[in-house]
Amino acid sequence: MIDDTATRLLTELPPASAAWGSGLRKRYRRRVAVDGVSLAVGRGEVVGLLGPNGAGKTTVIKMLLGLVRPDAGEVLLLGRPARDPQARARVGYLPELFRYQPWLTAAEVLDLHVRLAGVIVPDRDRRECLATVGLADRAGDRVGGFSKGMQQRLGLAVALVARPELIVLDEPTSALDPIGRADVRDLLLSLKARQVAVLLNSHLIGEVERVCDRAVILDKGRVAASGTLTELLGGRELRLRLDGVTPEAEVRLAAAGRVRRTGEAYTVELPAQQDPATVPDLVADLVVLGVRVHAVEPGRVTLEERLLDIVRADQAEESR
Ligand SMILES: Nc1ncnc2c1ncn2[C@@H]1O[C@H](COP(=O)(O)OP(=O)(O)OP(=O)(O)O)[C@@H](O)[C@H]1O
Repeated sequence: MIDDTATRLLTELPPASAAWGSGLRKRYRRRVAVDGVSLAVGRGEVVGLLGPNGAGKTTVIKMLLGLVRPDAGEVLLLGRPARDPQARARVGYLPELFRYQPWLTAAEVLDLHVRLAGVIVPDRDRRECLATVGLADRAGDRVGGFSKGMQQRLGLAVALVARPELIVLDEPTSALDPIGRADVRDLLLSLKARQVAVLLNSHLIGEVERVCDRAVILDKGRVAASGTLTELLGGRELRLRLDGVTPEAEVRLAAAGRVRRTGEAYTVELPAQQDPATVPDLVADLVVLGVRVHAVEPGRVTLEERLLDIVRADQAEESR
């Protein structure tokens, strides 16, 4: 009876996060690489991990995957201990530095990883996986003759082939040409549509901005900021080029939001939840007040600007 109740309660629990880490710390000799990081990747969620070189991104990823033992903190991978083979078999991983056996063909590398994962993947699915990463016609070629970008594509195929529930990609596009990067972006969007969770470490911030639901910004081993893109980037901006701005017009601009001015360029920070009439009403009122409106451009703080702000503020604090 008690067993039945326990089983029912367990099956009714919401599914555990795809990856979950709490209070993670790692020190290499005297260097603290990761200092109390907590983060979670929900089922079907795409999370970007950002930060300058040496911030601790790869170390966090390796701790989440059970490849590096944390000095402190806890990790669960698909609700299980990170070293549990049952959890690992359902996770795809593209490491930052990868090198495949040069004497094997692309198809053989894939076969090897399927066998290591202990799963069954039909031949047709393996071929399809190589086609997804643009290597359909190179399946029989030895990896030793592959370019860096082709090896990275093969790494992606290895991460994808066993149809994992979580994919961890550490710099997946560092060796790819612009078309390859766009392909990976499409691939990430199709994974998202299939509810596959993704943890993406990338220095290509535009990539993260386009595909991620949330981002975690690491700096010096700590979480400097995290949240949905709207939470991280705040409201929208309106960039205007104006002349003939009277004091009354300045009051009208300030009523719309905080104003910054450089010569004729005015930037108004609009609230996150704005009325669709805000911008046309503002422009109409400015014209009535005698202002000449040369340009009106909606804008938004980019993730890159936000990241630079955070990292530079931290550097300034440190040099004080
Ligand atoms: N195996 C190791 N032995 C000693 N120090 C290490 C080791 N791995 C990482 N570190 C140190 O830990 C810190 C964080 O490194 P990590 O590779 O996690 O950073 P990262 O954010 O992934 O950097 P990048 O963007 O350059 O890849 C660095 O100071 C690095 O020198």
